[in-house]
Amino acid sequence: MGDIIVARDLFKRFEDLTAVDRINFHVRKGEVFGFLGPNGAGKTTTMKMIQCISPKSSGTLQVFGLDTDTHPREIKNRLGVVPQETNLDPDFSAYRNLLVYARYFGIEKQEAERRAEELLTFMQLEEKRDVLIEKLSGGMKRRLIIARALINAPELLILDEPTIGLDPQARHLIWEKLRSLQAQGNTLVLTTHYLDEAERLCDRLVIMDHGKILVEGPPADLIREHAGGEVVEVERTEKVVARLNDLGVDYDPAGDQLQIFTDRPHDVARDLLEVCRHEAAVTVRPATLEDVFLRLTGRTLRE
Ligand SMILES: Nc1ncnc2c1ncn2[C@@H]1O[C@H](COP(=O)(O)OP(=O)(O)OP(=O)(O)O)[C@@H](O)[C@H]1O
Repeated sequence: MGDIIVARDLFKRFEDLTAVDRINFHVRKGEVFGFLGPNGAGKTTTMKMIQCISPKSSGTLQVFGLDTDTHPREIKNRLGVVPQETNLDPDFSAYRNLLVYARYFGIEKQEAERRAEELLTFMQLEEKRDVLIEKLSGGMKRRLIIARALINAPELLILDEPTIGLDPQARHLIWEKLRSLQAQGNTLVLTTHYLDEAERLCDRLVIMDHGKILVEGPPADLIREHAGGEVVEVERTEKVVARLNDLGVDYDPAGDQLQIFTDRPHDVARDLLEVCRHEAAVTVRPATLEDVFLRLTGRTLRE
């Protein structure tokens, strides 16, 4: 037990397009669980099924032990949702946006006011309390949407690309807030196509591509299992490629650079330096989730 979400053979079709292709996953209470994948992988569609706003085509999906088909109301009441788009009400101040949202959950006025003030402070928006939405920066709007998602004290927070389009400073502040929410015992599910975000925030994650889950696990385990500890990078030349084929090591070309996966990175790097007569740079760097994705799909996640 302790599972907040359980999906089995979860499947979603839009007419002749399969968006989510029989996926299995479970999210445990108190963890940050991530869905990582390129655009169109099926992440948002999966989030919408969890939120009970898009019905599954087949399979089973339980949230809080309840079936999403038969108990959407109960589930929605216990969820907080941060959608990908900024859908704040432009006619209201930051504070009013929170109060109006609280009404959807039937939260009593005084309690709603207390929570709104508390959440504005938590999200470092207290000075923007009475400011209209259009006067807020992108990062502030995102923080306000997160505050709004917390107004009903949800047991599970769902975030679809929480830092999309934000500058590094704004992203770091949001990461800090999400980490402190986790430290308070919240369960978070997020989608992202940012590798650093996934690596920093997620206890466990799945990598999705074309509606399927390719792998699942803690980021560090996935990196170790699928990309080795370190990756050798070298400029692609005919000689280098020929030598790699002789050595029988696994490599993946990304542009003009070759990414080489081997359990003997330093030996291979030394060998390649000789092949290049020390004229080209051969580097050994720590493996990342990007390498995992590259190795699994032959493509990069960067846009
Ligand atoms: N309402 C819809 N009708 C038809 N096709 C849809 C609909 N919603 C999503 N799709 C398709 O389903 C597939 C998965 O889309 P989805 O939005 O879940 O991907 P994603 O991984 O979240 O990508 P993104 O990061 O762009 O949101 C895509 O091919 C998309 O075009």
